[in-house]
Amino acid sequence: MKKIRTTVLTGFLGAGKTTLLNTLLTRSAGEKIAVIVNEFGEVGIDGQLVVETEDAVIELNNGCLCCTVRGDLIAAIRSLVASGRPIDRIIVETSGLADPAPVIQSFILDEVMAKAIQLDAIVTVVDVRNLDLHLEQDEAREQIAFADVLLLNKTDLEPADRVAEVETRVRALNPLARILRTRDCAVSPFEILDIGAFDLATILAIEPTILEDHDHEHDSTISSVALRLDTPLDPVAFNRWINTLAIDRGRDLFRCKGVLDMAGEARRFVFHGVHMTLEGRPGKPWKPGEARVSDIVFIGRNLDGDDLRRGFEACLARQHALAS
Ligand SMILES: Nc1nc2c(ncn2[C@@H]2O[C@H](COP(=O)(O)OP(=O)(O)OP(=O)(O)O)[C@@H](O)[C@H]2O)c(=O)[nH]1
Repeated sequence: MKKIRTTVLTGFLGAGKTTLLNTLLTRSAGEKIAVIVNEFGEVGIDGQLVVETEDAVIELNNGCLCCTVRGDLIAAIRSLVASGRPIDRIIVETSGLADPAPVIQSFILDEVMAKAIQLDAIVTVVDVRNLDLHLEQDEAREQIAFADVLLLNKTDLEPADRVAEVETRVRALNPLARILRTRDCAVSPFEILDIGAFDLATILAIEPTILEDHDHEHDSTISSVALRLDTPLDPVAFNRWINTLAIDRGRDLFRCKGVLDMAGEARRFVFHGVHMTLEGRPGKPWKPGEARVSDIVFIGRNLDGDDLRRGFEACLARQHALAS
């Protein structure tokens, strides 16, 4: 049986993994690619942000592939293999908090996966603007150490000498990986896919106990808060609130992202926050008769869920209509 080539995309929260996934899907049109996306929060936003593809997009939410939903990854891949459908490759996007070691372990130790899957490469996206903050987390260091290819991404946000500094720091954590500098993860699929870079011997040199079973524990101060509202938001109020949050709490607020229903808009508003950097743009149009909801997820340190809920609810358009 021909093995299915599989690429694992990793990198800390907000580094650009979904951007890379979309680049690869768009530039590999014609291939049958099964995608597995994993998010730490209970509400998956990434599933809505992956470009339209005819092939399977499997969402594994509410936990990390390295621990709570690790069994789900194995089950998802086993069922893809058992389905017998033609698949040229699988791309797995791990959550930004995933430790890659247990994920790699699953590919090697699970009998079905080992027989059916050829792990091609671990590709790690690095956020050059926020690397210093991210390296405070063990997971970010592990993601860099285990990479076969490292994308130093968001080079547009930092001067060249800072990017060079980041490269030196990253190189110290991983002397062997191929390093590419990118903006919006703009790479050719040839540089990432079918490169045959994964090598168990190298991984064992980094982590001799990788094939032994150990529980992975995340920093317990980091959590996620998912909020949903089913009435439209006031765009000005939302902007004011989210900007204030980013200024006041940006260091601890690793990531927020949302797909929002703004009053009077025919299209979704897709919103991203990575520490203090905020970005929003129109998304897919709402279909006639479709239930319009706003989903937002926060991932960070010492989050106050009640306070976030109150702040989000204060952005409801009807409150502002009443006030004016
Ligand atoms: N300025 C700039 N922004 C970027 C670049 N690459 C990605 N972004 C933005 O960074 C934000 C996060 O990108 P994603 O691709 O969603 O990051 P991610 O790693 O998938 O995020 P999580 O899945 O939440 O961990 C989005 O607002 C992107 O548009 C880049 O090279 N430059």
